[in-house]
Amino acid sequence: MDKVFIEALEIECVIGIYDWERKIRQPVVLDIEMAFDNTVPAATDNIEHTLDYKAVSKRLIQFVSESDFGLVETLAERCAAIITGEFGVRHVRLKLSKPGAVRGSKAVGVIIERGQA
Ligand SMILES: Nc1nc2c(c(=O)[nH]1)N=C([C@H](O)[C@@H](O)CO)CN2
Repeated sequence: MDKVFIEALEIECVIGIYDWERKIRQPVVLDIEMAFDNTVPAATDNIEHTLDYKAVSKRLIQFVSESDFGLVETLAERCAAIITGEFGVRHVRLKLSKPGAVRGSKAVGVIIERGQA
C-alpha cells in the first residue's frame, strides 16, 4: 500500500506527569505514516483526490498545541484517532518523541500502529 507521510512535525504543548511539567510547554515531535492509494491523485493531478498532508498537519497542530495530557501514550492514541476517524485513513503508524525528557537521550516516546495493516 502507498503511504503519505509527515516527518518531524514539532509542536509545543503541556505534557508530562510531574508537577513542574504541568507549568511549562514542551516540544513533542510527530513522525507519521498513513496508508493511502496515491494512484488516483497521481492520475488526476488533483489535490481533492489526495490525503492532504497539510490538512492533517494543521489539524494535529491545533489539537496537540491545545492538549495537556500526562502520558505520551495518551497523546499518541488521540492523534491516531483523529487521523483514522476524521481523515478516513485505514492504517497509521505514529511515532511521538519527547526530546530532552531523559538526560543523555536524544528523545524518548512511543510508536503505535492503528487500523488494518
Ligand atoms: N512510558 C512513559 N514513560 C514516562 C512518561 C510517559 O509519558 N510515558 N512520562 C514521564 C515523564 O513525564 C517524563 O517525560 C519527564 O521527564 C516519565 N516516563
